[in-house]
This record gives sequence, C-alpha cells and structure tokens, in this order.
Amino acid sequence: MTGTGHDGRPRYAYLGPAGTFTEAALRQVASPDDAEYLPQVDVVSAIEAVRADRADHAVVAIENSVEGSVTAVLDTLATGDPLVLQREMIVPVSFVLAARPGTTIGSVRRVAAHPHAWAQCRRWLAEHVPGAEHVPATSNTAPAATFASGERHPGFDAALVPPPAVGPYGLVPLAEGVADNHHAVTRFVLVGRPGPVPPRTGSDKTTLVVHLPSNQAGALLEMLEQFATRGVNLSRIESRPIGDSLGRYSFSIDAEGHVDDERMAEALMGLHRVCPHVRFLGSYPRVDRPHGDVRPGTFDADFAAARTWVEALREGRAH
Ligand SMILES: O=C(O)C(=O)C[C@]1(C(=O)O)C=C[C@@H](O)C=C1
Repeated sequence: MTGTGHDGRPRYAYLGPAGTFTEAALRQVASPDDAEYLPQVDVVSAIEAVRADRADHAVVAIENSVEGSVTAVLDTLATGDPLVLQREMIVPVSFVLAARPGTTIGSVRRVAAHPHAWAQCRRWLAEHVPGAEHVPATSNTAPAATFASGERHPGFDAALVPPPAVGPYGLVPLAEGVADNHHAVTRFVLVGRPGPVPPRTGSDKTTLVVHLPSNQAGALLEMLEQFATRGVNLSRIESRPIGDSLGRYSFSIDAEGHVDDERMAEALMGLHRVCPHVRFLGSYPRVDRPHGDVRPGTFDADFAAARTWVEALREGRAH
C-alpha cells in the first residue's frame, strides 16, 4: 500500500490510546516500524480521519461475538463520503481487571470499562465484584492512561483492560482471563478510500448497505431473493434506523463472495434494479472461514454457459 504520511509511511487511524485490542488488530496489518499509528478518541474520529485525508486507513472494531455490532461504525460507513473495507482481522478478547498497585479486589467499588468490554464481562463482574458501578470509558486503555497520568481522583478504582496494557501503564492485575465467554472474539476492519478492489481469493466477503422501497409488501423478501436465487449466502444482516422518521430502516449486509464472482455480480445487479439505494462497501478476503461453499449451478462457469446459451438463442443458433 502506498503511503502519504509526512515521512512517506502509510498513516493508520485507530482507537487509542496505545494498547487497545484495535491496536492488536492494526499490528496484523502494518508494523509500527513501517507505518504511522494515529490513535483517536473514538471510532467515528478514526473513520473521519480517512475522509479528511488525515489518515490513509482506519482500523475499527465492527462486531463482537458476544455484544454484536459496533453500530457507530456501521452508521458512519453507511452515509457520508464513500469508503470501503479492504480487509478483516479477528482478535480474541479477554480482559484483565487491573488497578494501581496496593488495590485489593475487595475494595473495588467503581470499575471503568468501554461499554463493549463491560457487556462482555457483566456476569463475571456480578459474581466477583458484586454491586460494582460501571464508569464508561472511551476505550479499553483510556482508564489505564488516566491511572498512569497520576490523576489523584480518577473516579474509578479498577478498570477492564487488554492484557498487554497492564504492565506498560504501571498497573497490577487483580484478576486475569476476565470474560463471560472464553471464546469471545472481536472482528475488525481495515477502512480506506475507494480504489481497486482487492483480488478475489475464493473465500471473500462483500459488505453492502441496502435501502428498501417504502411501504411495499414483500420488499424485504424481494431484496433477499436477489441473493438466494444466485446462491449467495449472507453471513450477517441487520437493520439500522435511517433516522429521518420512524419505520425507515437501512440494512447492513455481509454476503459471502466477491464482486468478481458472477453470482455476486448478478445479485448486485438485481439489488440495483429493485432497491432505491445500494452502497457497495467493498469485497475483501474473509478470515473466519478459509473455504467458501458454492451451490451447484452458481459457479462462474455456470453463469458463463447460461449467458452463451442466451446469446445463441438471440442469434438463432440454439433452441
Ligand atoms: O479496541 C479496544 O480495545 C476497544 O476499546 C474497542 C472494543 C470494541 O469497540 O468492541 C474492541 C474490542 C472489545 O470488543 C471491546 C471494545
């Protein structure tokens, strides 16, 4: 990837400060030796940094296996100047309950945590720190940075932080492996400005935002049929309110396949015909499943043979 930072290195905006799970996802994409890491205060700022050309890419969490979607990311990508997803990364997520040296778990009353972190540890906290009050944090390392700044009244006694952030911020662990689900993972995406789509790998994902015609019976079914009849499986679909009035929804969709796959291209053409708005948010390799399943009759060769047949019909060469 070409860089446009002041020293020629690519610039990556991400949720900081240092040590977040988002930074772990960014490290899968570019080493800090070869790239400029630009920590941001929230995911919207990270995405807007790309739109404003203050960064070449953003790395943002899009979905957690326990808490679900990061709606601020879905909504920020759905409107505004077009951006695309270029890659996805998965990071296992478990936390450390950490505090300043000298703190005991029995004395903890207020726990700082990013809302997604709190939601992923709710049951553990109820059991081990009963009655603890949630102090919302902008990221998983923001409270650690507050502790490290020497602030005398941080407003919390302990924080849920990613394991690699405990030592660098001078904290001590009160409990490790904190999670309600020990297999929890968060999916992150690399966001960039539109350009050539990454080549298809045979196991790809295409992300879309789709609006339905209003007040039309069967509109949702007709939209879904565009995928189903071409053998395109959906790995995620959720509705988000459009915001201008009640009852208007935008669908955020991950479909299995690449825009270069015939079945996906045909599904996109179908959506373009029947839906008032379709935003293409990119095709990129999927990391959660190395081999996609293709339904018989929906391989590229099947579409090519069918097209050849229709062309022959038009020219009177076949029946
Ligand atoms: O990257 C981080 O450390 C964050 O604070 C963000 C975030 C998220 O937005 O989901 C990332 C991973 C965890 O699921 C909890 C929080």
